[in-house]
Amino acid sequence: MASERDIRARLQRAGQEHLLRFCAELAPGPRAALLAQLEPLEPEALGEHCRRAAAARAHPSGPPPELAARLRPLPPERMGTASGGDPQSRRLWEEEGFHQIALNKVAVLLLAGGQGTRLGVTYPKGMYQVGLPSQKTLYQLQAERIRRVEQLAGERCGTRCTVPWYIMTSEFTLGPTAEFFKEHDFFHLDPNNVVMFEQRMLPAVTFDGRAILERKDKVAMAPDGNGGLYCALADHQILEDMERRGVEFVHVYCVDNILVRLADPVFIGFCVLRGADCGAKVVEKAYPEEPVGVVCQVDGVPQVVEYSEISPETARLRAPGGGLLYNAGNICNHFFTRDFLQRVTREFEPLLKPHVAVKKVPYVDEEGNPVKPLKPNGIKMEKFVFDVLPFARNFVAFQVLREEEFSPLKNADSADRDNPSTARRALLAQHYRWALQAGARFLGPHGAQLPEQPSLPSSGEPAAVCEISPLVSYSGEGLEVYLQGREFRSPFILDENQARALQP
Ligand SMILES: CC(=O)N[C@H]1[C@@H](OP(=O)(O)OP(=O)(O)OC[C@H]2O[C@@H](n3ccc(=O)[nH]c3=O)[C@H](O)[C@@H]2O)O[C@H](CO)[C@@H](O)[C@@H]1O
Repeated sequence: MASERDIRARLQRAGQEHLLRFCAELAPGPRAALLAQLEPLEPEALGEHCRRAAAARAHPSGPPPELAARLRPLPPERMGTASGGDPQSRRLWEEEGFHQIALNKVAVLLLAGGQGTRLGVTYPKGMYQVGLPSQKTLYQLQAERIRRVEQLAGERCGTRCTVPWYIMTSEFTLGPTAEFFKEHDFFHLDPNNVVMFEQRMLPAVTFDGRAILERKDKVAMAPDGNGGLYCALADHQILEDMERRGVEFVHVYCVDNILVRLADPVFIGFCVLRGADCGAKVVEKAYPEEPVGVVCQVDGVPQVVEYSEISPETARLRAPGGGLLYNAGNICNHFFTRDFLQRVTREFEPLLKPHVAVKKVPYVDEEGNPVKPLKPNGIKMEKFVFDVLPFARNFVAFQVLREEEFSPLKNADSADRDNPSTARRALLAQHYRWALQAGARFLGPHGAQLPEQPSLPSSGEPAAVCEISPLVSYSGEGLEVYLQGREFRSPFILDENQARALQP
């Protein structure tokens, strides 16, 4: 551990000596904690970070004025579709995806370092449960989908295979996530195949370029954005771990989409057969202001323009057919080859430009009193996971159906959209549709047959409550054998035990 003097000298070089202004009055414990927090901050990098943050803030916020003229929708030859295309291609993609999974060449990588501020919970979002009959959390649903896709690939190809699960956490989420997985016995996955690693943190900075002290003994730090992935991959030798396991293709996804298809064979197969090094799943945007990035081209180069960086006028533009011109909504599901990730970590990461978020950051004033600001006072700098798209040699986008694959949990129930109720409904509506398609009928509490409603408005509750364990079906497959021509009383949970009981 460096001495206080060394650390003070380093901070001086970075122009950030004020971070030690209460150090002398701290008890030994808090003082050691503060010094430990400051020690890893490289003076040059810290100084540069603070200068860049202040400079970025000095430019007018909001979308760059010239952006609209440089934007174009993604050309059709870069797009594939899971639903509108011909079933034969879909089968081929799926077969290819399963084949690669069976060869142990596919991994999933979860971005789980975010703080879930909008949802308003103090624990990692993956530990949230939206009130399903089974009470499963997002992490459990994801773990079970991994187990099922391994099983399906294994059965199809007559082998046993593994889809390793890499989980990027942050200082906020690593401890509780690791604890939660242990408590739940890794949801019956082999712990050797669940690899957690931590992204870096960066200090929040005032508008005049000073790192913020949140308490006398603590610097205000925030994760460096989900594009912190690329530094974290290098910091923790994750690509080397992938190489040792023979992983060639990585499905990167965000934690909060309750319908996420981990290692989706159709998406993987599509990207592999198209020879892509980088891909993104998209859905049609639901409305112009929807907070999703748009996959498009800037100066002819594929890119995601984030919802915070597109102007409302551009977001509202219509195509000749009447739909939104920028309609390809990013759902934070990306495909990368390991080779591409290697190039990113070695060559391109330093070229990624951080994005600026101006936030209310609690701080201590000159007298050391804690202050909760009422107005934004601090700058957080973040990199975005999709900022590497322009470096891809062959980028493809893959459009999927929203009702089958996208219902994000962003907000608390007080918001109208993307909240625990909408996520729960989306999952239950999907499972109800799958059950009807497989020939099930549902009865109400008094035994009367319930009406069938195969298509529901997005806000509607399905006529019957039916939840299907991912261990029984990954994307609606194989349900006829349990459900065909049978009647079930709502609520109905089809888990592994129930499935065994129903097996002819
Ligand atoms: C930058 C980015 O990808 N934006 C996408 C993200 O937006 P959105 O703004 O919703 O992104 P979030 O802040 O929810 O973060 C997305 C994911 O990244 C993780 N995370 C975030 C910050 C961080 O430092 N570390 C970290 O791992 C979160 O835990 C989460 O799993 O999802 C939307 C779909 O739901 C997309 O339309 C947006 O284009």
